[in-house]
Amino acid sequence: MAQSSVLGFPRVGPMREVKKALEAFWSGKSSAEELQKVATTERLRTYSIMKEQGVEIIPTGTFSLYDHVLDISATVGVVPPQYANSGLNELDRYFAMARGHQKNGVDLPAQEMQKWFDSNYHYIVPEFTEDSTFSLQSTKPIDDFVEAKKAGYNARPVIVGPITLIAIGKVGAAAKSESFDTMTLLPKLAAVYGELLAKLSEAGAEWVQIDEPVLCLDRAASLSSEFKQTYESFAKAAPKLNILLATYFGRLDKNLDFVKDLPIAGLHIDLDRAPEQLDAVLAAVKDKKTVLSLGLVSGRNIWKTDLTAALATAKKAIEALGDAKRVIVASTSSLQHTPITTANEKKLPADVLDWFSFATEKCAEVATLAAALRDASSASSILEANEKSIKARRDFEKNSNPAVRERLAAIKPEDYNRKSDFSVRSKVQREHLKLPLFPTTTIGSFPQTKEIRAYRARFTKGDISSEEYEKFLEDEIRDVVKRQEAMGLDVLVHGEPERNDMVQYFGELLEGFVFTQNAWVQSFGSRYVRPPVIVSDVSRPTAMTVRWSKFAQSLTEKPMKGMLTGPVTILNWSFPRADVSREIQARQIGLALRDEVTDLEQAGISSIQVDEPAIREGLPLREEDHTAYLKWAVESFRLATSGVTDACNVVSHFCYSDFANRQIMESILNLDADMVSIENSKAGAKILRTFRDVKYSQDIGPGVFDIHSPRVPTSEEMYERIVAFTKVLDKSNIWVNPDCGLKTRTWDECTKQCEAMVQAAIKARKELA
Ligand code: MET
Ligand SMILES: [Zn+2]
Repeated sequence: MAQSSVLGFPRVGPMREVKKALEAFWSGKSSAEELQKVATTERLRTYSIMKEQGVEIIPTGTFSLYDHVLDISATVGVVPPQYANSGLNELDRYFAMARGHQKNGVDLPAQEMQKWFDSNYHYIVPEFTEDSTFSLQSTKPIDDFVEAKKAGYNARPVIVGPITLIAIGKVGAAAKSESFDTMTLLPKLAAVYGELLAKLSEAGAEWVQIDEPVLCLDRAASLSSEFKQTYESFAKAAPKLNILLATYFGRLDKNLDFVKDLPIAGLHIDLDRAPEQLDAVLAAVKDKKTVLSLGLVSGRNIWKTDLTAALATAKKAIEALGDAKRVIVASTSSLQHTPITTANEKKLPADVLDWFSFATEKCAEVATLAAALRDASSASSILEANEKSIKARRDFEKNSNPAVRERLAAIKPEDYNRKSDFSVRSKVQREHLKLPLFPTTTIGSFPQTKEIRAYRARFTKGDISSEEYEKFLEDEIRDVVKRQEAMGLDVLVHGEPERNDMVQYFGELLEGFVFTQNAWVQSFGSRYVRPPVIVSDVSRPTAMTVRWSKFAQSLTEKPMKGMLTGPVTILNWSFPRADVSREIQARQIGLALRDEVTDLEQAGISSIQVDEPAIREGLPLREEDHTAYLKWAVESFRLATSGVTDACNVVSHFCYSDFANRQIMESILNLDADMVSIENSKAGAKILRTFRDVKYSQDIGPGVFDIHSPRVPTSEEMYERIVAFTKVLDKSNIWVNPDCGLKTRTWDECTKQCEAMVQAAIKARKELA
C-alpha cells in the first residue's frame, strides 16, 4: 500500500510561539530552560498536527531553533575555531554562529547567511578550511527521533546530506588558500555522518531521509563519484538503515544516470517543479527495489493541489513499478516554506480562502491521496470538494481581467525601448537636472522611526483619520527634504515614510493581490515575512505614489527622485499564481508600473528609481534556464520604464546579492537604465571590474558606505573609495551614494554618514576633475 509523508513542517508555532520564545531568550527575559520548554511543546505539536491530518511517515529533526543547516553543521562539527574555542555552552555557541555574540568579553560576529536554493529562506553558510576536522558534537537528530518515537509516531529522521552541506558552504576566513576545494573534505565528513547514521539505526530508525537538493543543480554532474563513495560508505556504516535520498526544487536531469545506481532504498523527486522527469525516473528505478517518493503537493506555494491530477500521476507510478508499496505520496519539499494553517485567516473572503492550502492543509492533501490510492471511495467526497475548488479557481482566473491580457498581447517591440540612446539622453538629463560631477543621492528610505510606525499602526487600526495620517506624512516628508538639503545632497528622495514594506505597499494598491493575517513564512532565524499573494491579473486602478512625490518636489528646487519597486522584485517577494507563468505575471506588473512611471513624469518628476534588488535571486537553478528568465526579467523592467521622455533619468538599484556574474551584469546593462546604484561597500573592486568587462557605459553609483552598520566612516575613507572607482570606471559616470536605503538607521547615524559622503564627493570634484 502506498504511504503518505511530508518532508518537513514549519517551526514557528501556530501563533509564532517559537519566535516569541527566541526573542525573549535573546533579550534576557527568559531562561534557556524556558526556551527549550516552548521548543519541545511546539516540536511535538508539529508531529501531532501532521498525524492528525493523516500523514503516516512523520519527519523529525526538521524543527529548528534557528536553521536546519546550522543544526547539522553543529551536529557533525562544522564549527569554525573561534566558536568552537569560545568557551560558550552548546546553545550559546549555536546562537553565536547564527547571530553573533557580544557578552562578558566574548565578541564573535555572526556567520554569513545565504538563500537556500531559489527560496527566500536563508541558511547559515557552513565554513570549511584545509584544517577542518569533524566529529559528532550533538545528539539532536537522535534525540528528536527518539522523542517522537517514544511519543508513538512513525518517525523518519531528516538530515541535510554531506555533499549538499559542502556544496552550499564556503572557504572559511582561516583557510590558507581562498581557492581551496572544500569537496576534498568529503571523506572525513562522510565518516562522521556514517557514525550518526549508525546511531540513528541503533536508536531504532528504519528509514532516514537525507536531503541532497544539490542533485537538482548543474554542479552535481561532476560529483558522481563523490555520491557513489559517500552513499556506499553509508550502506556499510548503517547496513540496516534504509536511506531515502531526497531531491527537490528542480529536476535530476542527467544526474539521474548515477543517482539510480546509488545504494539507496528510496528516492524522492519533485513533481511540481519538474513533472517531466517522472517517466525517466520510473524507467530508471523500475527494475530495482527502490521506493519512489513522489513530491506531488508543493512545499513552495500556498495553493490547493489538484488532487485528481496528482492521483493520476501516483497511479501511473504504481502501475509502472507494479507495486503500491514502492510508492510514497509526499510534499515536494519541506513544508517550511508555507504558512502553518488557513484556519488562522479570518479576513479573507470564503471563496478566496477556498483556493488556499497551507502546511496543515497540505498534510491532509497528502493523506487524501494515500487514502484514495487504497480505496477510491473512501476519499470520494474530499476529492469532489477539491475538484470544485480547483474549478472555481480556474473559472475565476480565466475571467479575472481580460483588459490586462489584451494589453499584454498588444505590446509592440518599441514599447520596450526608450526614445533615444543613452548617449543622447544623458546629455539632456545632466542639463535638465543640473548635476555636478560625482552627483550625490540616496537609495530612497530614511529612518522608519518609532513615531512613523506608531502613526501607521494607529491609522491601520482606525484610531486616526486618513486626513490626520496624511498630514503627519506630509510633515515627515517636509522634514526629510529639509534634512537632505542641509546635508547637501544633489538628488533628493521623499524618504518613503508611507511604506510599510517595499512590496506590500504596492501589492495593497495594485489590483490582483490579497493579503493574509497570519501566513508567516520563515526568512531566517526568528525573522518571518508575510508575502502578498498574487491571485489574478495585475493592474493599477489609480496612481500609487504620485501624490507623495509631487508634494515632495514642491518643497525643493533640487530634483526629487520618484521611487518604485520593480516588477521582478514585486513578483519574487510575493506568492505567485500557479496557473500562469511567472513571466506573464512580471509583464503584467511591468505594465501597471509603466502607467505609474509616466504619471510621475507628467507630474514633474524627472528622476525615477525602480528598485530591483530581487532580480538575482529569481535566477533558475539550472544554467540552461537562465537566459529565458533574464530575458523576461529585463523586458518587464523595460516595459515599466521606457514610456518616458529622454529628459527623465531612469534609475535602478541592486543589493543583497552577488553580481560578479557576467550574465547578470549583462542583464543589468540591458535594463537600459540611465543610472544604477549597487551595494558595494564591502565588495571591493571585483564587481566594478565586471561592469567594466561588459562595457557598461551608463551611470553607476557603487555604495560608499554600509547601511547595515551604525558606524560612520570618515569622509576620507569614502573619498578613497571614489578614487578606487575612478581607476575602473569613467569618472563622468560615477555617482556617490550609500549601499541601500537608510530605513534601519537612526537620524543621528545617517545624518553623519550622509554628511561625510557629501564631503567625500566635494573633495572628489576638486581633486579628480
Ligand atoms: C532592498 S532595496 C531597498 C530600496 C528602497 N528604495 C529603500 O531605500 O529602502
Ligand atoms: Zn537595497
